[in-house]
Amino acid sequence: MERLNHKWAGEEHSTQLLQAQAHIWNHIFSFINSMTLKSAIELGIPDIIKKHGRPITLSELTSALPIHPTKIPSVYRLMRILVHSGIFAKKKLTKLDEEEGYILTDASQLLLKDHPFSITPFVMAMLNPIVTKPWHYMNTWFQNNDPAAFNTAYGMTFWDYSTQEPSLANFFNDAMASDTRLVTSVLLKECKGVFEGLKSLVDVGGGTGTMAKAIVDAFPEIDCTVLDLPHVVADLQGSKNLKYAGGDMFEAVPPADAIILKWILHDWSDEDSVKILERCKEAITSNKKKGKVIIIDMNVENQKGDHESIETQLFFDTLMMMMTTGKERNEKEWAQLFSDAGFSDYKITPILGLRSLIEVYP
Ligand SMILES: C[S@@+](CC[C@H](N)C(=O)[O-])C[C@H]1O[C@@H](n2cnc3c(N)ncnc32)[C@H](O)[C@@H]1O
Ligand SMILES: O=c1cc(-c2ccc(O)cc2)oc2c(O)c(O)ccc12
Repeated sequence: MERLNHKWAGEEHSTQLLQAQAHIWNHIFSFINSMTLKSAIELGIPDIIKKHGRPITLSELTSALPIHPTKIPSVYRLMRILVHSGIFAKKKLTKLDEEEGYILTDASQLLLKDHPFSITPFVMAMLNPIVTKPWHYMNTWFQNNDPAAFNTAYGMTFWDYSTQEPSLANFFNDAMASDTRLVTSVLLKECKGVFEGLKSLVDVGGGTGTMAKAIVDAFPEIDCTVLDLPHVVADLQGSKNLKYAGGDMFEAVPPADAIILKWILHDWSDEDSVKILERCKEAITSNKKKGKVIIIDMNVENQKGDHESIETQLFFDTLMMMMTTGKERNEKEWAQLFSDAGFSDYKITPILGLRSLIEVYP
């Protein structure tokens, strides 16, 4: 056997060696956090806990679950890892009681089916096998010239695949809409001023119109248009001050005082993003003071984040690398895009958690 002629060969380094092994093990099995979360949602555990109305014991939980009797002992193990990862918590049934039951955390409140900001459609979309398959093609993609690993896995773009597999389009649009409900509520609460004085707005790549509907409800004086690909908006009904327009943001954007781009530019390369921004600039009808592009996207590497927030931003950047030609950008990269597209100024407000509100002025 080859002798270990290495800095870890000495006894004093055994701890380091074992820690290194444990670190890699943790990386290998990180997907178990995703899969146990998905399983809990599919079993309906968050809603069962909510419906119970007080801490639910293991036996109460197992009897409410749609599972085979042989799997009852496994529920304890599923819940133990989900408590460890902060999805659920445990609480004593009463102050005097020693027995504990499971309760929801702030995170699992967002998994409830009827929560207005339920994140469940996003979880289920991102963990759908159609979306996870490209991860197995990462290195094939590194060694070919496909624009995204999605193309390597399926031989076509995400959007072409969505048109032939409507389930992908449906769960993707539902996932985006669920995120937009949460973001829009924060935006309208914390940054209402952003929309004040505007008479018209176009939500470019606005999907099924979740953000536009909330904006016209809050500001009935604003005429809002949702521009998206023709197949996305084909069957959608507008209202008095909400219109849907099928089109291509690389060709033209309808004229308006302001343009919204939520989770659009992170899908696209710098070259494509500049083209989209140029079309937006051409569309701005209002004078310099009011006219603007309102971007909701991440501003990474702004050094304020804790370890988990930075990791999540890096997850998104890698997701964009695998699914699209885009990326998450730092302030220098944003500034370069704005200048290349002919804008004169911008303001970044880090008000949306891991994302920022970025206002860009012509
Ligand atoms: C990541 S989703 C974001 C949706 C929405 N803005 C949100 O955050 O919920 C990207 C959107 O861009 C739309 N899209 C893609 N290519 C487009 C194009 N060339 N012109 C207009 N919309 C496009 C997609 O259909 C999709 O609705
Ligand atoms: O999973 C996705 C995929 C996209 C996507 C794919 C292909 C395109 O040409 C554009 C976008 O975008 C996503 C996205 O913006 C997001 O925030 C999460 C997931 C995905």
